Amino acid sequence: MAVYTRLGAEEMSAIIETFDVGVLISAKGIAEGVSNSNWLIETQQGEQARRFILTVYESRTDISDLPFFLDLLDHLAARDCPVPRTMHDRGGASHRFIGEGENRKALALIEFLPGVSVSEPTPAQARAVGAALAQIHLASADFEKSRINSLDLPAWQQLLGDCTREGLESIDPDLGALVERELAGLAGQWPSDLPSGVIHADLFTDNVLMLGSKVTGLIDFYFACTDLLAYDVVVTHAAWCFSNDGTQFRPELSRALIQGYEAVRPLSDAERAALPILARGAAIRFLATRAYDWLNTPEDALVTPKDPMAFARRLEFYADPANSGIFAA
Ligand SMILES: Nc1ncnc2c1ncn2[C@@H]1O[C@H](COP(=O)(O)OP(=O)(O)O)[C@@H](O)[C@H]1O
Ligand SMILES: N[C@@H](CCOP(=O)(O)O)C(=O)O
Repeated sequence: MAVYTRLGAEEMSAIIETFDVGVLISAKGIAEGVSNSNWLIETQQGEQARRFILTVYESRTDISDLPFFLDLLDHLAARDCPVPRTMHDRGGASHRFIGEGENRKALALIEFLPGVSVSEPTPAQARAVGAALAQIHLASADFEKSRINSLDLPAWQQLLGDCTREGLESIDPDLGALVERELAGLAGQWPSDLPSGVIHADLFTDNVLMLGSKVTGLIDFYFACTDLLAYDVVVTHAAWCFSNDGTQFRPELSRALIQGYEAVRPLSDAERAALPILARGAAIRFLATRAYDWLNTPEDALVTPKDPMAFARRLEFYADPANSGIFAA
């Protein structure tokens, strides 16, 4: 469930009226997603029926980052990437505010894109996602804004430290030792001299809309930042190339994803050599946020925390020397 903010019909109509998109016909809360409140908006503009996504940003999104996220969408859409455009209001602003004081929140109206998120990807779909990821990497090369990755190695160390060894071992008896070993290993080996640029940083299946094997939408750019492009490849690899619970690696999806990426943007030898260590980082990044949420989400919260062990298993897989060849050309 992800509608945290209540908006009455009159308030919703008044919000839509501030954009030049026609008259509000319907507004339906969207259940998917966990971070922000989203509605599917239908309007009528003359003869044209139009659809949009209205997002009200909740506490997890830093409002000062919105110009980066929303301008990035416009930049990529203008370069034919499959991302939704931001609808600017009548005054030209990409986002507006509702409420006052503590209840003040930002909102944006985003183009609706067709498609569904797949749960059992095929190699053709993995190939298409790899290609779409490379397309945004190339298309954002001349994007003038940048954003520091707030979920980098020091942040994983902090989050996992906050979990405490005891907390991690309450999730799984072996998790504390795994985390300690891997964090120590990553700290000495993390590359810094690889090509960097704008990365999506969270391209899970639920953030890709598809029709058949075609990518119709890359969405949810709210972790996008400036970091190593090859790191984005392995985040996507970790998200797409395993069974949900992380117990099964899918080599055919792995090959297809990397081939699709390289058909658009070939990896350098240095990037390819770094993929195994970057993949361990990607696995620990999602293990860190999931373990933190697992231990800190109140029992009566609206959202169910995601399973950290699904990424502990991926981490063990990537760290196993027997699997070091999975990224070989
Ligand atoms: N531009 C869009 N076009 C179509 N559907 C979208 C679009 N943006 C979001 N959605 C729908 O809204 C859901 C939640 O959006 P998302 O940005 O992933 O929210 P959250 O950041 O809260 O996870 C998505 O799973 C998708 O169903
Ligand atoms: N992809 C992350 C969760 C991020 O949440 P989102 O709803 O904003 O995509 C994970 O699986 O841990």
